[in-house]
Amino acid sequence: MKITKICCIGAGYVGGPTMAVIAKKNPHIKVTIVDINAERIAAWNDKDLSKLPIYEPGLAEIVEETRGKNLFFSTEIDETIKESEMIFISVNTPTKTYGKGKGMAADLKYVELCARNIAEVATTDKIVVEKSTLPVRTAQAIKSILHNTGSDVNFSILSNPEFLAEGTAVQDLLNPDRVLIGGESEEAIESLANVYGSWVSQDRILRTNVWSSELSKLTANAFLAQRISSINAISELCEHTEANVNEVAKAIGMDSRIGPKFLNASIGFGGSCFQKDILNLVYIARSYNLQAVADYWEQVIILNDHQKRRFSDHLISTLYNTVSGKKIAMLGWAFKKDTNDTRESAAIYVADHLLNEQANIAVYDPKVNGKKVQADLNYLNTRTEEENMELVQSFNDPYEVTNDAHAVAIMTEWDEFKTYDWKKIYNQMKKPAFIFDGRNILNKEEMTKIGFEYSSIGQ
Ligand SMILES: NC(=O)c1ccc[n+]([C@@H]2O[C@H](COP(=O)([O-])OP(=O)(O)OC[C@H]3O[C@@H](n4cnc5c(N)ncnc54)[C@H](O)[C@@H]3O)[C@@H](O)[C@H]2O)c1
Ligand SMILES: O=c1ccn([C@@H]2O[C@H](COP(=O)(O)OP(=O)(O)O[C@H]3O[C@H](CO)[C@@H](O)[C@H](O)[C@H]3O)[C@@H](O)[C@H]2O)c(=O)[nH]1
Repeated sequence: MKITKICCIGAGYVGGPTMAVIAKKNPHIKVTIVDINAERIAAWNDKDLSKLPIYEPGLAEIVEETRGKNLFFSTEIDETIKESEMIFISVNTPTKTYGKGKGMAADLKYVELCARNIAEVATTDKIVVEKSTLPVRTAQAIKSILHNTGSDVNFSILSNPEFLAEGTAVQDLLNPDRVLIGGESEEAIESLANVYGSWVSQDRILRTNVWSSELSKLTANAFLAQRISSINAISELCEHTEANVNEVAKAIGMDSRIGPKFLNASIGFGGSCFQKDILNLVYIARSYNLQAVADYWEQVIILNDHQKRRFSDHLISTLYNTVSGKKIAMLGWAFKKDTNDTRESAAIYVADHLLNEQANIAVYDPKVNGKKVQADLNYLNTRTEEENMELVQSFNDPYEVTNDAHAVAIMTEWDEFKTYDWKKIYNQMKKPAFIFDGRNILNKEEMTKIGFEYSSIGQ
């Protein structure tokens, strides 16, 4: 099928950047991103590019180049579905918070709504592309909805999971390790392969069956997260043995079978994907009665929770077993650098734990505002909104946030944290001045020389 118009349902962290790059590389295709969230669409259409709803290095430039030419953001969902030959479903698939599978399974209600919406309004043949991360065999459900409309419209369903990481989304999209397309119809697969073929070489476009494609996405995230839990487990052992986790990571990473990437010990992984996708994998394994498989992957999450908890426990015990009434300055709130996304950020859980001990939390993140910090804490429902408001303050300046603090906790690895005048920060903090470097980004010797009581992960 010749593709002249693409619709993407879901203007989020995946839909936005992915479609912007597709539009940039395919000027002959009209790409429209639709969303039920009118506020989000308005932000995507804002003339002031600093107001785009998503911060990703390089994204604003691509939006500026393509928006209004062949990239559009709209709330006209039905119209856009109708006119497009290819429809991407890129809506959220969070962990279920109710009913069967609560806390484990992926909530597919948004995906199903999209399928029903497409089924209802389509009058011409469509290629429907699953871009959201979905449990293996979801395409079956989508197929069943689309094929039972009673009309003679023909739907081809493809699975095309997204592997971009936030903070590097544009780079990952421009230069992907691979593009994965799972499907039955060769014609539909090649139509999508042609869209990517505008900038991705064919040998990097992998064609598989639908089920392998769906399962590969969950598996990739499980393997990546497992590496972090593995190095974090070793970091705890390092702290008891005077081994240094950075040295261990370097030594093992030079083994070409292991490789050097994704071996940074940390306060634990965050982000909207790893935990959700592993829980989903565990749920699927249990639903097939594969207990050993489920238990194996569940351990990745258990270790991650342990890592977050032991970071705050260590902070509390180092501050003479009490943080009550003490100002703890948190540098970073996003789940990693170069993004404004805070979903499942370790900072939220560490802050919550410290707040239970009556700490006063002061937060500075270059891309996250105080409103978001409050919303993240309120979402946990641990205490009242008023209490969170009283105990947690956000600042726009790294020197203000650290002023008079008992301790600094580094939660996100933003590059700018390394460039601060740490001597100045030391001078204005309460003494002894503590740094808890949850990302191992500062130099221990330099910090100790300034006078800080410095501790990091696995050193
Ligand atoms: N965030 C990532 O880095 C990443 C990477 C790879 C894959 N994924 C997967 O991609 C999917 C989307 O993730 P995201 O981070 O972009 O989510 P997101 O929450 O940022 O965006 C999803 C958007 O879909 C919209 N939406 C929901 N239901 C809708 C409907 N029926 N009609 C129209 N719009 C609707 C929401 O309003 C929201 O704006 C998820 O399945 C996720 O697991 C995410
Ligand atoms: O060595 C490392 C690498 C990462 N992290 C942490 O792990 C989390 C996830 O980081 P990353 O994977 O870089 O970002 P995501 O945007 O969550 O991307 C992951 O999740 C996406 C959503 O499914 C996938 O598309 C990507 O391939 C996959 O990397 C963050 O909190 C990082 O700080 C570490 O602690 N140590």
